[in-house]
Amino acid sequence: MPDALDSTPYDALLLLSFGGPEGPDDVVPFLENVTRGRGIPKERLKEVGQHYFLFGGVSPINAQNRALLDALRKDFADHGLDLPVYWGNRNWAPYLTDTLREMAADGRRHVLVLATSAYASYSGCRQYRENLADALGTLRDEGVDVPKVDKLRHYFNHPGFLEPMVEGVLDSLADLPEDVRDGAHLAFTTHSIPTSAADTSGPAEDHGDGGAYVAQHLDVARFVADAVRERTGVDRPWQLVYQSRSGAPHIPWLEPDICDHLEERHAAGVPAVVMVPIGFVSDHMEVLYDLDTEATAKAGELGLPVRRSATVGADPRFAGAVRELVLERAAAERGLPVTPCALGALGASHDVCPVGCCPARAPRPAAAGADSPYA
Ligand SMILES: CC1=C(CCC(=O)O)c2cc3nc(cc4[nH]c(cc5[nH]c(cc1n2)c(C)c5CCC(=O)O)c(CCC(=O)O)c4C)C(CCC(=O)O)=C3C
Ligand SMILES: [Fe+2]
Repeated sequence: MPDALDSTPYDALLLLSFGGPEGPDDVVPFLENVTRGRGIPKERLKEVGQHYFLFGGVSPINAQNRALLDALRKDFADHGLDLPVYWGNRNWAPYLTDTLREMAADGRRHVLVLATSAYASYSGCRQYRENLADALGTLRDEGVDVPKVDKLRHYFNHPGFLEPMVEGVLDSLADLPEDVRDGAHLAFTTHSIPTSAADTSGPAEDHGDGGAYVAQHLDVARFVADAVRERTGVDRPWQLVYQSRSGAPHIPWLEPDICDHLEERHAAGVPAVVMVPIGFVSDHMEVLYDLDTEATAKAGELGLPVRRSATVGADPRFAGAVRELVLERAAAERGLPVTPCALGALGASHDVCPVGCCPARAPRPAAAGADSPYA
């Protein structure tokens, strides 16, 4: 038996995710939950509904989260970390509010949250913090003595997140026909967001255009491209591109789109492209539809060989990274000196989102940050 690891003051970990439909009847109510008050055009919703129906109305995200829960519980048990792990979602069962109610009933008093988004941005960070504030508010109104809630820092540059990605690209390259392998370019992809949301993402530091969202993705892309070059001895051009744009067409979102990028690379005579979905923690519908279905069909029309590299998912190295992040944060909360683990050029991100971090268009209470109304 390994020596017991100390995660005090925390007495539980909460995996906080997006949620997704688990059958055809779930699709429309799920989309209504996602888009409540968000002004997404009806046409776009119909289209996205079709993406889900194409896969029997089942999003892959819940199965991915169940696998991650198993991986986390196994890793914690193997390493002597006695910390229960719960799961709650923003948009589908198990709903966050229900999970937090259960946690309170189980006597959990100080909860650490792992969100399934590795980067800064309103959609990937503050919106989850708003969901936490909503859930805590609901429970407080019910008379529940709510636990204290903190959120783990952005983990985009943790070795346990980066290493499986590097390996995924190597596997994809190996899977390409030999005659196009060395000439292949790397297209790192992430979720497009409005440029206004990107520019204001993260704390108000000087990250330039695109804010912390673009800076963090560029840091990951550069790190992975460098590691792949070192391990293959081939220097491959790379670019950060975007996918899954929604919203009204007149509002600027991050570009170029992956499909336009593939067209442009093909026209420039590039023999193959590996699409690397660095923006997604697991195989979400965005990966299965926008990359594996739409972009792959586009490449097929062009006659351009493409591969899509694996997401991190429930990789044991990622589970280990979560354990390290938990222990690091717990030690910091206990006032011990810690050297946060991070690769790349940006360094470890803040533990606690400062006031105004990743602002919403319409300000709402957000928990687990310096501006939380729940101490
Ligand atoms: C940055 C980002 C992430 C990554 C961070 C994170 O993981 O949290 C993410 C994840 C996800 N987004 C998802 C699904 C959807 N996102 C939508 C809409 C939007 N996403 C946005 C951004 C992001 N989204 C934005 C700016 C919008 C526009 C409207 C708004 O400002 O809210 C819509 C509405 C239809 C549409 O417009 O496409 C759907 C259905 C799913 C589940 C997939 C599955 O089922 O596997 C996941 C993991
Ligand atoms: Fe989304």
